[in-house]
Amino acid sequence: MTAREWAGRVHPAGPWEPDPGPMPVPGGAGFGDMIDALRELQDTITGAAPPPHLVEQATRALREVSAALKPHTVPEREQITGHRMDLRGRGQTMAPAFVPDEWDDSRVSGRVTFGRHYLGGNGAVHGGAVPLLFDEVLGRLANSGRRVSRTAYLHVNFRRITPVGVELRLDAKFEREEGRKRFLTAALYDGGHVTADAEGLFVALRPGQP
Ligand SMILES: CCCCCCCC(=O)SCCNC(=O)CCNC(=O)[C@H](O)C(C)(C)COP(=O)(O)OP(=O)(O)OC[C@H]1O[C@@H](n2cnc3c(N)ncnc32)[C@H](O)[C@@H]1OP(=O)(O)O
Repeated sequence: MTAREWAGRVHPAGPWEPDPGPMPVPGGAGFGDMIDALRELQDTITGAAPPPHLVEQATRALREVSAALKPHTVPEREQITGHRMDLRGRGQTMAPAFVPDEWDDSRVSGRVTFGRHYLGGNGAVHGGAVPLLFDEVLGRLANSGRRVSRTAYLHVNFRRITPVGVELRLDAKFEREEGRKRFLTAALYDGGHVTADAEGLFVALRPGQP
């Protein structure tokens, strides 16, 4: 079974279900630990000012890990990252890991912390990373219990800085559906303040559309 087929079988009711069930898990139980270690590495490297000899040592170690993993490269449908819906962030480090607390097919509420990796400047998250998070969460909600759709537009308002290293709350809502068009909204909160909000249009794909 490919990782993509596995994701579909384990989560027939929607994409927020954390329990992988009893069937064999692609990548094994430790795959999430590897991804967490990669997140930690990204944050650590971003924040580090190491001496040159340590830079050389770290470069060698990273190249060794890449060389060990490269022979296991697979086609997209067998890829594990992005398909492990039981793991935080679907088992990939592209966006900060969103941790859903409450959800149904029309709304989701959860927590997220942008690590140092996502720093733009002066303690604020990079302006491109915030839409990435919204697209990830709204995209999953748009497809929750429904036919697959893709983002047609995503409008993001940056209301105040989104701080790095602080646990934030994200609330997302499926507002309405008009034919193939799905309209969703979301807001990101630092305590009681909205740091950014978004409105997205997701269009359900016709058969055969990539
Ligand atoms: C588990 C996974 C979680 C992560 C999810 C992440 C989601 C993503 O990021 S997807 C990747 C980013 N998005 C893309 O690559 C999409 C690229 N664009 C496309 O493929 C197409 O333009 C697509 C599918 C959005 C729409 O094309 P198509 O199916 O031909 O629709 P089309 O007939 O033009 O439009 C349908 C309706 O939507 C409207 N529409 C389409 N695009 C827009 C837009 N940008 N603004 C406003 N309206 C739009 C049209 O006006 C039309 O409205 P109506 O029915 O009222 O006339």
